[in-house]
Amino acid sequence: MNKLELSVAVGNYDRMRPLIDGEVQIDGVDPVFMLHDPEEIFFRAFRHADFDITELSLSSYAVKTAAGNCPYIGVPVFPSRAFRHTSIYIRTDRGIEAPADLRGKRIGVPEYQLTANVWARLFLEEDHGLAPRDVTWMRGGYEEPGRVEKVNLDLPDGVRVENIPEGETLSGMLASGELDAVMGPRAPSCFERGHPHVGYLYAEPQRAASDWYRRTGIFPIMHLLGIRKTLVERHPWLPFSVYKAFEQSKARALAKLSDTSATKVTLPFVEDQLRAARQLMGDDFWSYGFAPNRHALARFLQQHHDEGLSGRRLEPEELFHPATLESFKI
Ligand SMILES: O=C(O)c1ccc(O)c(O)c1
Repeated sequence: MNKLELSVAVGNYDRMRPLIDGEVQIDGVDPVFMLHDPEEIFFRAFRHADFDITELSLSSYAVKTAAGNCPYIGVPVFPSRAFRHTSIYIRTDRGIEAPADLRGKRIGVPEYQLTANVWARLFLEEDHGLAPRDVTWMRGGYEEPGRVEKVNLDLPDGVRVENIPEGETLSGMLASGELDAVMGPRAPSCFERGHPHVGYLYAEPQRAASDWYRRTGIFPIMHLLGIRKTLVERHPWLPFSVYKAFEQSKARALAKLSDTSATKVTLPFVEDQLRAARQLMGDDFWSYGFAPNRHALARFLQQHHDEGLSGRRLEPEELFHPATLESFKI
């Protein structure tokens, strides 16, 4: 039997490199890697099902899975995880001293349903009592006008989501003061350029995130991996093969990262960051697999449903192919 030639769309992350470089194989698969940013992968995957194996937004995947129209089935590989306390950028010249001061403000979002925004709304609500109905959500592209919500939403009454004016961008409107804040997975360019009146909501985001982790035990999951359902129907061995290979690839990447005799990433203080992450979160700080992540997924799915993004409350088990919910032991 020839290997299956499959397109694999993922970000160019250290944990993918052993696969991309051919150090790790996917049993039975001859992969054709396509390395792109999340915006491109997710737009093409959710609008056109362009790829055979693909990184997916957890939120968009949950929207479509609850609606029963997702072309992909998940595998518990989590290519992106992030504490999102760095994801809220504010105007610093209008009295926003604490998260609760966002009440009544206009917050820009590239899309309402993005995973980063679901997690950020979760901690704003849980820790500061700020509910989605308490602000006006202004939707549009960070840097390019005309961005649309890529999956269909049916939001509850009272949640105000408006599109920003034609030709405008979130970064432009935050810089000019027409927005009070921007929430999303990327920093707007006005923040990166050091705009004098734009800053983080959380002045010390790492401290806020560590505190949240100590209380919840959750390292937020942003992305999962999906496989085209029609392929899995024909090749039931595929989901576990994919899971195994991505797990092996991450293990190799972590081994390389841990060898700090000459650091593998171009960043000072990596040894200290690694030690701090292990102290806070344990050695398996970026786990793949179902069991260690069930708690985080259940919390996310509850919030997702509470926000009206998933029409029914999904169980974590429903997100993944059954063959990837458990593993053999020797
Ligand atoms: O869909 C997006 O815009 C997008 C961008 C970057 C990310 O890391 C992400 O999770 C989503």
